Amino acid sequence: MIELEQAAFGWPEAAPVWAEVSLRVQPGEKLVLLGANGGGKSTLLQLLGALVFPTAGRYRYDGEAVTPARARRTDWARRFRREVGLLFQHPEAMLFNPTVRDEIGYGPRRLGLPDAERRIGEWAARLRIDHLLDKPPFLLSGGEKQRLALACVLVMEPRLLLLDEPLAHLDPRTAGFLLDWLAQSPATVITSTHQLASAPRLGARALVLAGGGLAHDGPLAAALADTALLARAELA
Ligand SMILES: Nc1ncnc2c1ncn2[C@@H]1O[C@H](COP(=O)(O)OP(=O)(O)OP(=O)(O)O)[C@@H](O)[C@H]1O
Repeated sequence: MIELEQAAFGWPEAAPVWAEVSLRVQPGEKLVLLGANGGGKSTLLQLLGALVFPTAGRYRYDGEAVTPARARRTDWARRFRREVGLLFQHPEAMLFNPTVRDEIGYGPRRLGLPDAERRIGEWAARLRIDHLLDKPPFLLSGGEKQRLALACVLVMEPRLLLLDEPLAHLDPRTAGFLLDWLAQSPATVITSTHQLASAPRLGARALVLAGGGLAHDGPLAAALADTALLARAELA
């Protein structure tokens, strides 16, 4: 489903954040993305979500190269946005509608999903923000904004979920809901986190970014037992 081949990414006028990243992810896999602050986890998730593109190497989604030219094609972009959901690290970055209802409904309505209104009610209830549906998102608390941002992504029931530190602002009950929901979801999920204690519930395969590259791609248990790797990735 996802294939990175010797991929690198650097922001304009800066050294590459990481380079020579090669990776294959099969449908339904659950991966945990670990690494130090500034190690490039968010950047990798943004690249997999086609918000930025490799500066070297290749990214293929379902066998097709993800390039700026392809992303400009409306038919391709529409299908990709329908299938791929990216939860930003800072929920404010993705909230811009006048009400919580419009915010959750933005994706389903824009893509013309016939059951958009049912989905809005269902996901608002699941994330316990149904009492806030008529409120402007900017009036929500930090945790409520995070739940809203999650609802906006999950309402699309994506095939590929890219979650950037989703547990950061959540209360234990909402975090528990998310972890349980992810465990039964058929979606492919890549989740970045600094919370090593919760990591085993997010996936059995770990990607560790360290030293400008992918320092580990393999069992999470092996990564957590590797003290030298954890030190390199500033995780311990
Ligand atoms: N939009 C941007 N423009 C320029 N540089 C950026 C941008 N976003 C991130 N960077 C830089 O890219 C590097 C990687 O940042 P990134 O946010 O991907 O790291 P991260 O692993 O997610 O970090 P954290 O754990 O702190 O969230 C950092 O040096 C950061 O300053």
